[in-house]
Amino acid sequence: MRMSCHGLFDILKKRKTNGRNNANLDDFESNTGCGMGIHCSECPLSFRCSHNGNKDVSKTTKSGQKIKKVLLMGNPNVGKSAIFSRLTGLHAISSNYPGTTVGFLEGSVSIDGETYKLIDVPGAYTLDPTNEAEEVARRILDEGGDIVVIVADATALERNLYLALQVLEKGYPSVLVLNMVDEARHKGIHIDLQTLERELGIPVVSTVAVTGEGISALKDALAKARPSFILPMGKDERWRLIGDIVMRSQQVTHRHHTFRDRLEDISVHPVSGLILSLLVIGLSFYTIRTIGEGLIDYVFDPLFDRFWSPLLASLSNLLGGSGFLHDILIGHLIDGNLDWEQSFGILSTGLYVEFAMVFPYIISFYLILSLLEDIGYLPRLAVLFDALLHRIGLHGFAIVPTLLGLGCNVPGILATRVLESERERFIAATLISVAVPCAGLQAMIFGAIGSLGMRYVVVIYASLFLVWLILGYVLNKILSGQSPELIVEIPPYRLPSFRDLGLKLWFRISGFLLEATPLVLIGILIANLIYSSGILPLISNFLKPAVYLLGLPPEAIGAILLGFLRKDVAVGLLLPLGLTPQQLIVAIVVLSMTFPCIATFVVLFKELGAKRLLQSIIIMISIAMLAGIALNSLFSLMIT
Ligand SMILES: Nc1nc2c(ncn2[C@@H]2O[C@H](COP(=O)(O)OP(=O)(O)OP(=O)(O)O)[C@@H](O)[C@H]2O)c(=O)[nH]1
Ligand SMILES: [Mg+2]
Repeated sequence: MRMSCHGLFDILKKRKTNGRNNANLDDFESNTGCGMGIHCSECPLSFRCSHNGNKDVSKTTKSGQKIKKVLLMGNPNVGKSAIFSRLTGLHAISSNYPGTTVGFLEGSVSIDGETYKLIDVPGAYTLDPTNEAEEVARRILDEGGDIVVIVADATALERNLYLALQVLEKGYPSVLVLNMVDEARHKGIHIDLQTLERELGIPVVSTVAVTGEGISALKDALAKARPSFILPMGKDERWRLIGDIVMRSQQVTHRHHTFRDRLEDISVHPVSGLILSLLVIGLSFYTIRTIGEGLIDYVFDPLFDRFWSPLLASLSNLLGGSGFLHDILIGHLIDGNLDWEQSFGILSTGLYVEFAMVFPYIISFYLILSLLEDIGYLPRLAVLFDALLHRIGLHGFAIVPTLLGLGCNVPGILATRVLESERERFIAATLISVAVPCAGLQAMIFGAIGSLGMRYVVVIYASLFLVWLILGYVLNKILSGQSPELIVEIPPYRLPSFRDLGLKLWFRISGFLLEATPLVLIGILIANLIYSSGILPLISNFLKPAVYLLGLPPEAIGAILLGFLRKDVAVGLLLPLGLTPQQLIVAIVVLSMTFPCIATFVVLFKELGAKRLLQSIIIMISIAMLAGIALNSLFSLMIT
């Protein structure tokens, strides 16, 4: 059965801009999502994998055996990372939306005495790149490999064959993996592997990466990889050949609409979809908060109070109750007692801020985010919010980096790579740094100000959201260019694999602990030293005009400046200052918007370059001051 080029292509929405209609695959604006790139090889914080700029295609082991370089390539969201994880035993993050992998990962596997180095290449629809992730894919292929494993989604063979043919035309020994055959079976799609092998001239295996089905056949097939007889051709000819191949190798039988199909329709309908999205977002926030608070009240607070507190009390006695070392480690005793939030010792406030205030929310946030990712809800949000996001110069898919930024700005900014234009990346990255508070900061917002009244928390979130909207709108107006139309491939809803979900959660929270703990402890140490050294009044004096305009006491500036190290620590520093709720709101809003924390700063530099970073910083400081002054004036008016 022959289907049209886009018959299998689940494009939910396409819009015309400048009279261009982008339904064509070759100029397909593959603004395809984004992902949790925190572990990717190009992440400055990476410690799990290495960047390989090495142009040598193959290396040798100590025993002189040649290591074969295998590239795992294919369209976005076809299961490349899932196959990579199955083959190497490493954990590459898989999520149910296109563009999860934006850098690349390396791992190795030994099969029958042969060692293979596998590279999980970012997804691409074509070898004529339309975004940064596709450029990375193209570059890696150009660097060469011994074998290319082309991963295709069996439910969308026609679309997937485009890239497959382009790769085969290059003449690399290859293997085709038809992944997701479980879903193809449900959809009544049957693909004859032998016919496909004959048509393409390379070995073809079918797999279900999430269960491991077919993975051993894939391992065997690596040794049989061979170049295809397919020669380079033009675009039209390629599509004609794809049509012929699909007609000969694929059969589709009729099936009835399922509940899942109906739910998929409801989720993107302009009315029911919006209602559902508000429900999902509301429920997500509620669950995150409930789980976070539950963990604090029933696990972490009791642990600190019952177990850690007596240990620190003994250590405090041992150190004589005061002195330099005592104040650094245990902190200052308040009324003869330890105060988790105000003592400022590395072992007291340092560990408490990290584990009992921020960590519980990190766990609950990533649990819910990972669930939404794996079910496949995020691309649907992208479609629903596309119209709003276009008003602020962004493609609908920018919602995904933004949501990731709510966990940590670093992966959020990395994920902007799949946005097509440099202009869009700049807007998205700046908006994330300015107005998207990371989970650490949010945990502290709830901890510091939530207890005084939820209305104060609402004011902070409303201020951040308003700035996000207005700044986006203004940047969209003043920066030249336009944001491209939304063409998003919407994956089907999938039941998450709880094993993979657990692994992803573990990966993210352990990453948080490894990366954040040293910075939190250093932050507390520096804060402690600054406060006891007496240099704070000097800095505050220098910044007096700003302090005056913001209506804050001079010490608050010290805390805001320390936000450069860690925002959550900085909020912790505001707590002992005895600020009014209004002052706390101003300080937290200014703190959220001024500088990104150091980790985000490094990523911004890497992604935007020095000139754009400078522009972004100027925007951040100006907006932070404007928002702070506006809020302070508003509060003064309300009081008088
Ligand atoms: N049902 C089913 N789901 C699968 C299979 N393989 C992967 N998935 C799911 O498909 C989604 C995409 O998988 P990934 O491994 O992230 O895909 P990818 O090709 O690496 O995606 P990008 O990095 O975005 O290019 C995830 O939700 C996986 O759990 C499969 O064989 N069957
Ligand atoms: Mg991937």
